[in-house]
Amino acid sequence: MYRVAVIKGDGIGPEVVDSAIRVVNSVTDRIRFYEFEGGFEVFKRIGSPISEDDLKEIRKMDAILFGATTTPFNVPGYRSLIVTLRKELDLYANLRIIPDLSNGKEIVIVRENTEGLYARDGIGFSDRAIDFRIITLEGARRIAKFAINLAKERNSFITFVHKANVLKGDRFFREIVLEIAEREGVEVREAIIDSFMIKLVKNPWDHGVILTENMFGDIISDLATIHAGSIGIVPSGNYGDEIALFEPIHGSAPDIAGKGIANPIGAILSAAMMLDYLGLNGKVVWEATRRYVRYGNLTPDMGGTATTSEVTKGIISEIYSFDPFDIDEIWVEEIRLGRIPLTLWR
Ligand SMILES: O=C(O)CC[C@H](C(=O)O)[C@@H](O)C(=O)O
Ligand SMILES: [Mn+2]
Repeated sequence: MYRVAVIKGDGIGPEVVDSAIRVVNSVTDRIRFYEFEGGFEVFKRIGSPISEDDLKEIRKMDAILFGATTTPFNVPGYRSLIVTLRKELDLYANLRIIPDLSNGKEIVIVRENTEGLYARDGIGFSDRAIDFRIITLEGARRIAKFAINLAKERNSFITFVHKANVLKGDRFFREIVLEIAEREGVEVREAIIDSFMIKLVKNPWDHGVILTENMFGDIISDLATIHAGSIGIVPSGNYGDEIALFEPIHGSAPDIAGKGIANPIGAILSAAMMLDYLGLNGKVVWEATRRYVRYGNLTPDMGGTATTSEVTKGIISEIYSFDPFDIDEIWVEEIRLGRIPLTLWR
């Protein structure tokens, strides 16, 4: 049995996480979910976006499923819950997969997730404010290795996106990436962030595994979603050496919260990435989602009139429609071992 911490957050977070859990429960009965509270409401009560006790419990889990939280500007002492979790749990690799669900193409972004401009809070004075962009040897090495391993797995190359022509930190980062990639025999192409954005708009699919600093990755990944049809379908995995957190990259969208029209696909595909991380069968969720998107009625952000629940049910019915032998042997093995209730197949 796997134990998964669930932090639904606010806005549309609870709606899309509930959808993701329903889909996961239609694929396996080997996960137990434990809900934790976090975000601005908790901060108002205890002065931190999540309690130390809850963090201690979460560290003991196998994975985390996260929805979305609203982060107010200019509240003294408040720090984004997701940014806090990335730092506290040392989730240093943020893998964002921007899919074209109609043809299986993907833009793959590896965003360093604990350093760069997020390494520490800035400082303010009456006449200026200073932010710090910190790249450490250890931080650069581990994210480079993560991206290089991923490129090897995908038989691909790295596009290292930086601003080394201006930033000392990126010159330091670049040396480390090039040295490790050469040792590992992985090709590195380079792009300067400003001109890369033009390439990303005009020619999105041929960049292999994009590797970049934290803030650049934040910006690149949102722009890349224009090629996915909606930011609402984009999943991500925040990986550390001890645990990983899976979340859609969209925000809390308070303007549509409670209307039942939030796109659940980003959260569902994030849960699929979580299933793969746990050694379960995320591939089936990806395939069922692709099949549904091909003909199904989608939520308004993708031009459809469907509700969150209708899209969720549509994907689940695709999962139930699979012939067990259409899918990879892992699931068939699960059935043979009786670990997936055969009711799935009636
Ligand atoms: O505002 C928040 O709490 C989330 C910010 C967060 C970020 O990485 O800056 C979000 O934009 C993201 O891409 O995960
Ligand atoms: Mn962002």
